[in-house]
Amino acid sequence: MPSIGIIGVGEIGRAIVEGLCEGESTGEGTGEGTGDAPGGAPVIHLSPRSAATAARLAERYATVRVCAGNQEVADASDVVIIAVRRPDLRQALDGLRVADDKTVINVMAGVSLGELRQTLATKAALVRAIPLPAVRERRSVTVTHPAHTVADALFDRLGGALPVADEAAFNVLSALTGTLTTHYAYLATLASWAAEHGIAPADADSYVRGLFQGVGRSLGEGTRSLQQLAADHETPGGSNERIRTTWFDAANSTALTRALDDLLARLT
Ligand SMILES: NC(=O)C1=CN([C@@H]2O[C@H](COP(=O)(O)OP(=O)(O)OC[C@H]3O[C@@H](n4cnc5c(N)ncnc54)[C@H](OP(=O)(O)O)[C@@H]3O)[C@@H](O)[C@H]2O)C=CC1
Repeated sequence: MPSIGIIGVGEIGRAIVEGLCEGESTGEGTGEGTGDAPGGAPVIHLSPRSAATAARLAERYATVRVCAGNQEVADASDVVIIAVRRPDLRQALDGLRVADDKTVINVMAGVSLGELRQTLATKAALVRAIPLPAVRERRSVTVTHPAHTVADALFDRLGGALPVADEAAFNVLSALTGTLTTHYAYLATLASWAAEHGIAPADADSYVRGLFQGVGRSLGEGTRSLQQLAADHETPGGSNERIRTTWFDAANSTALTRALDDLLARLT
């Protein structure tokens, strides 16, 4: 396993560290492998900003250490993951030297390979990736571009890699990931509506969670198409058909696809 560097130890940087290290052996006989991600915990070098988070990770995992600066992360690691927010890109990367034999994984939404190549001025292999917080539990498939043996092997350990042929396809799948918090907000609206109609908020919350965990399980089976799943849950003239046709009507569906088109245009 190559050594990993992470510049930007926020939500997604932390999730990657946890996914790679939790329950893994350290090679020093101090841990037990889970069997889910064979190979033991990799050596991971963290950037020093977000000091409290980085320190907690280094305390928790024997193979994780905090570096003195971003340059030290790049120098010490075979694979450098860039996970800062776009507005922080220049401050984090300007002047950073990345040797040509390294692999750089760019997880920043909307930052193309061309832009990153120009910023870093390196001949190192550059790979884009869309890891999601569920990599923490090694349950998320990560879209990558271009296919790269080392990067794809890393994300295989975290739930799977889905390499796509070009950045256009990458951006389409990236736009889909922009719908996740809307989905949570939709569930929160359902729970609030039930609470406003007299259901105890905790009961409304847990009932909504249970309903949609069932949806998640059906999706996970992967045996029926999305259209078939919808049809199987719908009685003609029943409640589901009513909400689908009165709320998620053609206008609503068009508004959603327009919002996705607009997002895609921003990502391209
Ligand atoms: N969260 C998600 O689900 C996903 C996020 N992404 C992408 O990952 C990137 C990070 O997102 P996310 O983790 O949510 O954001 P966070 O804000 O949680 O994490 C970004 C981290 O970068 C740190 N940082 C800022 N400037 C520097 C610097 N100069 N050197 C080193 N570290 C720095 C920030 O520190 P401080 O807080 O002190 O500013 C923060 O800890 C974004 O570009 C996003 O598009 C991609 C896929 C999914």
